[in-house]
Amino acid sequence: MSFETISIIGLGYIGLPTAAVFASKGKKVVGVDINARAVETINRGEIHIIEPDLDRVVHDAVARGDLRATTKPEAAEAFLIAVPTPFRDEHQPDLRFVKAAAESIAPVLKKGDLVILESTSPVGSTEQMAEWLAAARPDLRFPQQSEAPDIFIAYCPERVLPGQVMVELINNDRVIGGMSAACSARASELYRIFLKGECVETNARTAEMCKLTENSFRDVNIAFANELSLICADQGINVWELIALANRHPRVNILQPGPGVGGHCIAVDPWFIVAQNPELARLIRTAREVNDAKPQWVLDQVKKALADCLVQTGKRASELTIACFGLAFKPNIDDLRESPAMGVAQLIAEWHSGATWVVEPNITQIPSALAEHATLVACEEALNQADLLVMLVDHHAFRAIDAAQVTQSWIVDTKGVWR
Ligand SMILES: NC(=O)C1=CN([C@@H]2O[C@H](COP(=O)(O)OP(=O)(O)OC[C@H]3O[C@@H](n4cnc5c(N)ncnc54)[C@H](O)[C@@H]3O)[C@@H](O)[C@H]2O)C=CC1
Ligand SMILES: CC(=O)N[C@@H]1[C@@H](OP(=O)(O)OP(=O)(O)OC[C@H]2O[C@@H](n3ccc(=O)[nH]c3=O)[C@H](O)[C@@H]2O)O[C@H](C(=O)O)[C@@H](O)[C@@H]1O
Repeated sequence: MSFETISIIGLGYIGLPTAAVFASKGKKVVGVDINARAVETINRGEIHIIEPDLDRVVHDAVARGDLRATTKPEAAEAFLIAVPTPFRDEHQPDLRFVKAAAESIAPVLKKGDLVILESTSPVGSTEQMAEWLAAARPDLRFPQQSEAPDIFIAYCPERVLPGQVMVELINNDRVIGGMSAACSARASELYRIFLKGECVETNARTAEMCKLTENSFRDVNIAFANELSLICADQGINVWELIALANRHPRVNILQPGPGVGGHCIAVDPWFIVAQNPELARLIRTAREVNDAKPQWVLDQVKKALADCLVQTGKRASELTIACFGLAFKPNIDDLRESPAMGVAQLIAEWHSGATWVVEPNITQIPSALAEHATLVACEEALNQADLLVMLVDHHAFRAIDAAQVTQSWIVDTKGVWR
């Protein structure tokens, strides 16, 4: 049975590009979001998030009538759920959005439909979602109840890199975790509509764990680099040179240290493993703790540098200006959510009695969290007038700064830009 209409539940950073890509293949796509403003924006052919090339694909799909958005689910042959999966207190996964999304589509489900969970979720979530659906629709048979179900269910995680979503969405291999082999086969059929990468089939629990594993792998490796940066600072060794040298070994590939780990995935997903296996996930938990502790360590380095600056210049702290370079959660984007650079800038601004400046070429307004204690200034102004420079994000614009322009004696460089 072919997929005439595909419904995407949750039109954010993952759902909207996915909806647009299906529509670009001529499928009728109905996007559903509880955010009425996002729905209106999309129906105007515009986008409410920032991702290269997404605007054009959405605009064309809406103009052709292949993509439209609504706040209320409608009948379709396939439903793909891409709603948030944050954690609550104590780093416990919060599946409330998944439950609400599942319950919202339950009334429109019919025999033969496919439901895919794409949200990054703890192991067992797909089975849990199937239970919620079964409770809402006792008239239908679900995979946990029957080998010949009315509804096919799979977990298919997303692994696109923000900033490269439109390319990776199509080219990355995709893990397909059906609740049965027939569910996997049906889900693979759906993704093959646009996928150039391979569909690799497994079961739902393995697919759930696979997604968590990928992001935990990266978190652990970044934690290794961050821990090295602490040790090197203590030993008087340049960590950037050290890593470059160690990476000359054919089987060593160390990642880069920084002010901490941000974004809404790598800093979140490993906790899902820890929450389910607190006694066993010792390395994964420690990696999270190492990365989460980095902003405070950076503040301590700034305090030391400022203390030295006070001694050398004979000035009072209130007379000195600290300039933070970068606020985004990683280079060359404008996304400040869960950004360790923002965290460091806030810590500095709240502690320092003098002026705190921030330089962020990708934004035009100081974020409200910083507005009270810091000022957004141009790069030149900070280079010419600040006393202490703190490099937090290695944007291209910062790497392009001529070394001769950086004359300050007091620099805290978390990204190795001003070695
Ligand atoms: N952003 C990323 O780079 C990646 C995200 N993921 C995962 O994908 C999932 C979605 O993430 P994003 O798209 O970034 O989140 P997002 O916050 O950008 O978008 C989620 C959307 O779902 C909507 N929503 C919430 N509850 C709803 C409901 N009951 N019905 C309909 N819409 C609802 C929200 O209004 C929002 O527009 C998360 O589990 C995330 O961990 C996975 C890989 C990459
Ligand atoms: C395993 C993996 O690479 N996962 C990707 C990741 O996207 P995200 O943009 O969050 O990852 P990222 O580029 O590693 O950045 C995360 C954070 O880690 C920091 N970071 C990254 C690499 C590094 O060497 N050092 C470092 O400090 C970044 O500055 C940022 O603060 O998480 C995404 C997700 O799950 O949302 C996932 O789809 C992406 O493929």
